[in-house]
Amino acid sequence: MSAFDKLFAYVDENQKYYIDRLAEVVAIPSVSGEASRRPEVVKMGEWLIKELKTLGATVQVHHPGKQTLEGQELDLPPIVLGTYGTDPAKKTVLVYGHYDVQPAFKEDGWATDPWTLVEDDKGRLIGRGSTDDKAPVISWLWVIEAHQKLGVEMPVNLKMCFEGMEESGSEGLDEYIEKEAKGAFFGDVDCVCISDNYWLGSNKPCLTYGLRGISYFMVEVAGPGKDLHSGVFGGTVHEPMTDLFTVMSKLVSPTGKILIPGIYNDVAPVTESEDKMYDSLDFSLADIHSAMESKCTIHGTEKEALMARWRFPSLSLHGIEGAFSSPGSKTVIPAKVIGKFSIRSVPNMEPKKITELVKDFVNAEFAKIGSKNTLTIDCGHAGKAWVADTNHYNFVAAEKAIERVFKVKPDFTREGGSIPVTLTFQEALNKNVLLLPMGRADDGAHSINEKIDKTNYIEGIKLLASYLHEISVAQA
Ligand SMILES: C[C@H](N)C(=O)N[C@@H](Cc1c[nH]cn1)C(=O)O
Ligand SMILES: [Zn+2]
Ligand SMILES: [Zn+2]
Repeated sequence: MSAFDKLFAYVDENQKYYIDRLAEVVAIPSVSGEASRRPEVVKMGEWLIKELKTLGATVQVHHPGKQTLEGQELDLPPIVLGTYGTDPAKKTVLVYGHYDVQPAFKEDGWATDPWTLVEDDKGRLIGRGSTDDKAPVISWLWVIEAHQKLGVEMPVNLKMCFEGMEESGSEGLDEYIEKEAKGAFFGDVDCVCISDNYWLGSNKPCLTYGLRGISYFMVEVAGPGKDLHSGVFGGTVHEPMTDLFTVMSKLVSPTGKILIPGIYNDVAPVTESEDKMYDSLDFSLADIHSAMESKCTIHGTEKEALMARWRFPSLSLHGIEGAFSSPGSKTVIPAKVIGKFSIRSVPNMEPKKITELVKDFVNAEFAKIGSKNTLTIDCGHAGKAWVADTNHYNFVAAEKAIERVFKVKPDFTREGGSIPVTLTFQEALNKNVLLLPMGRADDGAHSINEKIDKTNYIEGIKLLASYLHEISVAQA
């Protein structure tokens, strides 16, 4: 029996164990964006530290400092660094993942409690963080464990970097990597693998070589000293919400065109070969429709839709803090509101320039209103777009691993989302970075009823193990 056969059989036999362990971590509501959940994020980091130590990995913990969130000074969650194997004859693979998750409330429309992993009759494992990014993160541990239980030697030295702030701008991580790039942990890395994105559809695995960047903005409008009765003050005050709506409505057209002058100036032109590449992808608009459970797409063709997601910037309005949003009909004029929106950026766009253009535009639009309220705008966090060289053994090894596990050749995709640290690894370590997704396009990351299919999780563990074996024999 080959090492692959043994590993695959072992993973199949232990499916229930893997699902139970996923349930254990989904039950830790490690939401990085909510101050009250910070102890849970730390608890999740500690869970990983304990598991890594149990597996015999060497663990270093970096505390990146403090942040202010919701008016509170909080410790940033630990960056957990695990090392398993230091054999100079083997390649060293760095894997990254995040153990924080997006917020989730049953009232948002979840069919089940977001923090209780539920397996439905279609084999979907539903719970916040199931696909983004808890199943992929813990799967690296299961790969080590399976090798140990079977007495099969790990084919590479594995370095693991797990953070608890990815969903909130990865505060503290870039600085740490840049400072430690030549140090003992990152200095001997040969290549990097991140499993934190999704297949293009629901059937075919893919390898991902590009991500968009993100610049996240908060625009605050304040005026009255307190919330007011609209019957008493309506018509007599400059209402912060009206000002905010006026400004926010100028940012983007209903068909997705960003209306901020100059924002498209730096977008890298689409090359002829790139344009052709879209024609060969195994993808249909139905994949997007099924992922979003509706047909309200802007574009009429697959190519236009994918280019809009991967290749061009977009601006999304996310919400308004301080606005009345409960059921019922409270007749209030909120005294202060904070609008949240973000721009997904693409190659050649610089966060500094994006921020300048956005601030100038928002301030100019606010000035046109002639309001006596005050407006302030800040960029909360920003990261640049990333594109990798796919002509590298890292991608070749991953392609072979996919063929071994799924018996198909993968699509090569880009992704509309952002993982800012990807570019930092590529530039600071000067190493190839690969994105090797585990979940499907319709997993509902960041949405209600987030899930990972049982097959994606189980085959995903096999995929990560196979990838490390293919790396070990790849021609550098
Ligand atoms: C693709 C990855 N799994 C992800 O969800 N990334 C987030 C990162 C982020 C940035 N600001 C807030 N979250 C994303 O693309 O939204
Ligand atoms: Zn996410
Ligand atoms: Zn993620």
